Amino acid sequence: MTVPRVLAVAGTDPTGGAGLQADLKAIAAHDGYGMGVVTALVAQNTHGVRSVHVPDVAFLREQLDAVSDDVVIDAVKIGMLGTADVVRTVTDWLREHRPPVVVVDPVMVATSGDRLLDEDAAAAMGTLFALADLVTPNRAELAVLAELAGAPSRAPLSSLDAARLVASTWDVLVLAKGGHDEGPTADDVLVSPSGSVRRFTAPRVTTTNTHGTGCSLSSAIATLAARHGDWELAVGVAKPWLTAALQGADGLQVGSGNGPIDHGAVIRAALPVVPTTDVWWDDVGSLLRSTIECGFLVGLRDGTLDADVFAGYLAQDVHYLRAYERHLAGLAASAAGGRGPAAAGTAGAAAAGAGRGPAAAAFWAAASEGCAAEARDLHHRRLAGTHADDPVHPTCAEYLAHLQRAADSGSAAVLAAAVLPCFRVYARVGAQIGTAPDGHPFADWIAAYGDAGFAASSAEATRLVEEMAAAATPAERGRMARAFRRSTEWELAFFEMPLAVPGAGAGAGVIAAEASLLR
Ligand SMILES: Nc1ncnc2c1ncn2[C@@H]1O[C@H](COP(=O)(O)OP(=O)(O)O)[C@@H](O)[C@H]1O
Ligand SMILES: Cc1ncc(COP(=O)(O)OP(=O)(O)O)c(N)n1
Repeated sequence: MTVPRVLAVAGTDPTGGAGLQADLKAIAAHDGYGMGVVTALVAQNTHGVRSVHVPDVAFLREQLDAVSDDVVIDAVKIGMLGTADVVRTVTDWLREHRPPVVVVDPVMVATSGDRLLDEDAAAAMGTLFALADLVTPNRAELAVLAELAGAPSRAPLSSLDAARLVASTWDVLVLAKGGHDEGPTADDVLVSPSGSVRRFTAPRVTTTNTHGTGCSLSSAIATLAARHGDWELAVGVAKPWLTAALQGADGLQVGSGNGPIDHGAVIRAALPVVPTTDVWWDDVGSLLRSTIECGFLVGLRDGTLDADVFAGYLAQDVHYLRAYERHLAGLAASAAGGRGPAAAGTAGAAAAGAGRGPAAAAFWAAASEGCAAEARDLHHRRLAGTHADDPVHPTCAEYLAHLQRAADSGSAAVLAAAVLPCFRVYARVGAQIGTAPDGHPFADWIAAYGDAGFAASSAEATRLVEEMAAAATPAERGRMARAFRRSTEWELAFFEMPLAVPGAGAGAGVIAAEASLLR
């Protein structure tokens, strides 16, 4: 089955709620390929129409021809036409290039009360309807069309009778929309030229954000009719989609007047939720591969690493852990509501209370104590008499300076993102290395990397950072992402450091533009 190629011929709405912009969203929401020919440029927003500019009809014809000369059109939806000249131009083009599905939404007056079709143009609509499969008037538009079809203006017909008259007059299906009716349901009635009727009912949504419902419904129907080849199926699928879009409308917060419906509501509900920290993790995929494959870890895994090189690495790890321990303690204090990186008070994650509370504080405090114990153990047990007095290597110093900048940023969320790679990279390395055979020179170290308890800590740290990212402002989330990426780069540099050629500056190449990190 090919993706339906659906052309919308319509006016514009720069706020994206109605007209061509809404048409394209509705077509995309139904897995169609949307195309657009502009009949009128409308300066409007959620409060109403400010002005309308109708380009020369010769140019309109050029747009229409540009599409039909090149693309097979499976369906066309016709919306705002504006003037009688535009109606005639579109009608002439349609006569020559009639696609298999033609839906006309006879846009005359916007809900705001603004006219979108000249009075003399309404009369010209009849010839267009005769070329259409389906016409979708709202209540007021149906009354005008019924009059055009000969209904007496002094004794208005019921909606159903008006729809029957319009349908039989122009031999077209009519969907009489009930959005402006009252009652607990919003019912649309599909009437055929022979007078048969099918009612489509939906709960009425309590919202003032209904801008563009008619445009969106007709485009959805056109797309679905092109796919299913059946009008009742098309309306039956479009109607609950529109109801869901109305139910999501208040959440959009677009404009302060009658806002748009949420065209993405149904699709969004079906999309998998991708945790932010997973997005960050994928972003550093190549760094992780380089880390796993670096000479130091390969030597550690196969036991060929020089013992003195390893001791030199551990000496730097002790320097690192002592600072890292302080940052974890800072996070614990901040989570407990005391002094810490969030105390400087940025809006965002910390202000929203994310990643805070006694459990979070206890986690960071325990991690900090674990670090301190690890540093002591390394210093006394593995380094005694060897590298115990090694100065801080520039790579280690730069990594720590990066963590310090994160701590000084005033955002606990940014610091939490900066400390996270140490958890995650080590847990990943542990999982990758697996277990060492008996007698392996680095067996105890490899066991520490692969410890299940450490993997669980890494998962908990990730969960807390995820919570903070969810509550952060977009700007803060961006700073978190950069802090995480930069720390992961430093993790690689740290592993490369022991075998780096002196003077080559391990990691210096990867860590350019560090200064821009927390701006
Ligand atoms: N508050 C609402 N709750 C549910 N459906 C609605 C609501 N308002 C409009 N609709 C539906 O939106 C579609 C457009 O209807 P309508 O508002 O009558 O047309 P128009 O947008 O052209 O004025 C119809 O399917 C109608 O039933
Ligand atoms: C350019 C343009 N076309 C049509 C409309 C009217 O949209 P409609 O879907 O009928 O919804 P309302 O906003 O009138 O309820 C428009 N405003 N602009």
